[in-house]
Amino acid sequence: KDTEQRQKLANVVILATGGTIAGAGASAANSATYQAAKLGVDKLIAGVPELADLANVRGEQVMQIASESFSNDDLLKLAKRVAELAESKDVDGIVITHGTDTLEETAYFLNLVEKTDKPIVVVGSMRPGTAMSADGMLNLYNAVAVASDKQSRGKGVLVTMNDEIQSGRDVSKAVNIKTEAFKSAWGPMGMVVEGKSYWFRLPAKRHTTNSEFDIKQISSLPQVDIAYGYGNVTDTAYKALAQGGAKAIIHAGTGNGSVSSRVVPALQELRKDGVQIIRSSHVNQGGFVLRNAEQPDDKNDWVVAHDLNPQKARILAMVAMTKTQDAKELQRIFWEY
Ligand SMILES: NC(=O)CC[C@H](N)C(=O)O
Repeated sequence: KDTEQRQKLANVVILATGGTIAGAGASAANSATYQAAKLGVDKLIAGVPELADLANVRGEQVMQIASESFSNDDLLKLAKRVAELAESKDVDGIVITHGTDTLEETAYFLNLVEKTDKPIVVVGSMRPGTAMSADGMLNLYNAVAVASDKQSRGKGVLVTMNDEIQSGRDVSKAVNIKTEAFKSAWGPMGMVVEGKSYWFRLPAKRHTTNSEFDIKQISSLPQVDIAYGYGNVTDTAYKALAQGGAKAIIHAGTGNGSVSSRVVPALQELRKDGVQIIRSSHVNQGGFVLRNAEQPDDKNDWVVAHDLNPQKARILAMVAMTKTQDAKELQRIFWEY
């Protein structure tokens, strides 16, 4: 392309963090057995020459890890780099390549703390680039297409997987072996086909420029942990997490965020000791936890996560607790975001 044509294209930065999209297997038949986080960002970009038709693309390797190993420090590092780039006049959109295991957590975190309406798109793949029918090339192409499109502005952090444009708040890994892995209980926001976006809905929850949180004001995140509800559960894990320093415990509850009678007294005690108790649900296709349903949250001074799954509830709790330690204020935040 000549200089004039290039100047008309959007400038998109790809921040690479690892994952299967940067993975490699021993043979083309290895779609599930491979090593994540092997290929550098330059190779990822070189692997999809058609990106140059969509945007002026450049890459940065922020880290090279499998996303299950993401720490809070990694989240902060990535989010601060995104904020710097979003402030730059030379950047129109940002794509983040990411392992799919915690992609939904990072996407939601960025959705809460990035003060920009420039498109931020998080993308991964379910098969490494070395596999037959690898999905990473198309997912990356779609991510750059969405990130370079002015229509994507102001819609919150987005995720492009399997031709769908999903809200980073809502989307979750629902299947771990299919390319159709990412779902939202409330449906995708749009589709991206042959580099063109087709939009159908907008997020109703507060995000990015309309968020009260700003990554520039956050230098550390409080420890928030998750404990799982199931039949015959004991209070051992909850107590151990609190002893380990958790400032809030997300109850990954059964059904409606219900809590076993064997666990309730320990959670009431922990709350009296200052630990926040946040009830969510571990049901697969969209939990929906309401205040004072199943448990007397007003009396216990507990919080409900409403439709946020436990791992997303952890993200919001950490961000919210950089500003408040009041359970009522936390609950307000859980309704609004
Ligand atoms: N499909 C994937 O990206 C999973 C690979 C790895 N567990 C990760 O999350 O980085």
